[in-house]
Amino acid sequence: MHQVERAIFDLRRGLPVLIADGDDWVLVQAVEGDAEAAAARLGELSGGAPALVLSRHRLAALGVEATGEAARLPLPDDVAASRLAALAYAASPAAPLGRTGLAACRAALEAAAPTDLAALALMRRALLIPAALVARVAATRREAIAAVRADGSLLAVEAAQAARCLEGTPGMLRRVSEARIPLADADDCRFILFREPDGLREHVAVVIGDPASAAAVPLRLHSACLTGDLFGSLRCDCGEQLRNAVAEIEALGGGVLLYLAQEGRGIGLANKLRAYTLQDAGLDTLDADQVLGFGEDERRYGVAVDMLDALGIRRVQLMTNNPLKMAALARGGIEVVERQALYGSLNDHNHRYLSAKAERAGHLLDEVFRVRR
Ligand SMILES: Nc1nc2c(ncn2[C@@H]2O[C@H](COP(=O)(O)OP(=O)(O)OP(=O)(O)O)[C@@H](O)[C@H]2O)c(=O)[nH]1
Ligand SMILES: [Zn+2]
Repeated sequence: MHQVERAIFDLRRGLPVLIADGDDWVLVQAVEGDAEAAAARLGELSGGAPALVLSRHRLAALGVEATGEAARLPLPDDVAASRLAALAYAASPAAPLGRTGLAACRAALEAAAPTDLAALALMRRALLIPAALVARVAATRREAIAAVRADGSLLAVEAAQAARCLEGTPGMLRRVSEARIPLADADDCRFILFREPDGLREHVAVVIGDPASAAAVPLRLHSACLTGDLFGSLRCDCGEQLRNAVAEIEALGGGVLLYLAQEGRGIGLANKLRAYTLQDAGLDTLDADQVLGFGEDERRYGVAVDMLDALGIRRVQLMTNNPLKMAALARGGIEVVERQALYGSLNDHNHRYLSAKAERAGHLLDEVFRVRR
């Protein structure tokens, strides 16, 4: 996996990487940044024609039903950066592309190769826009590419390994460090930090009191939200939920809050800010993520199960309104004895966000809206 982690860093820095699937060698670069220059450079380096790999979510936002998880769109030689951005993540791609442009794009789509799927997995793991500029290495350029690969200036990864970069393996987390941290709402508190093996994400278990003896441990799974948790953003209810959860766990005699590095439902802060701008232009929280190429919810909860295992917790009383969290814990072998609702308050800024979660994503928020009425 070592090369995969390095490749993620190179992609985030705007550098190309090579993905190999046997004899199929493909150069890959992120679509963020100077995409026009990137496409031109990929074409030059590879000797092949650049293409854009788009996720099925992005294709759906473009009005195209994909047969697989992604598809590849060959690009013309002189593709402009504005057109690349329009294809990869703009809110209304039809406008810059024109009607015939969009129809031509649809007709030109090709099935994604394993290297293309691997490229998208790397982009997701890197928290970049999940679209990739790709160019197949021509026979005439293989020797030159092999040389830059050998001298270390171009990183190469196996497609199969890269494709697995989003998957965790049970027991993978490393317990790194811990400390006593008294909180305003819970005096007896320990923060225990866990690190993923690739070192890219860290998650914190906040242990309040001594919950080990509880028949069912009061538990909150909280996905990071910098804007809400730290700054009290009114666009969501996260900050209040976080503080309410700590106070509630304390009132119940102790329990655990898992603070998970899953900013923006797993799409990362940069993309969440992009999604907010799309919401200001009229989209709801789910459609905005889809326009960027993401699914409704990109979170995986294997890390939470791992942390509970490490803490010796098997039965929980879960504080959530999100049925997916309950299902994920049950799948991981954790018995959810009871669900306890946990609300923030409704305001004019988060009303639409919470409505979309209730109406489109099945969050159990009836009580929040009843109180407001
Ligand atoms: N992509 C995206 N993420 C958002 C938006 N608003 C908030 N978030 C993120 O949504 C997540 C909310 O986390 P939680 O409160 O733990 O989860 P939840 O799914 O609301 O479920 P419960 O609070 O447990 O009922 C955080 O990661 C936020 O950063 C948004 O408009 N778009
Ligand atoms: Zn939030």
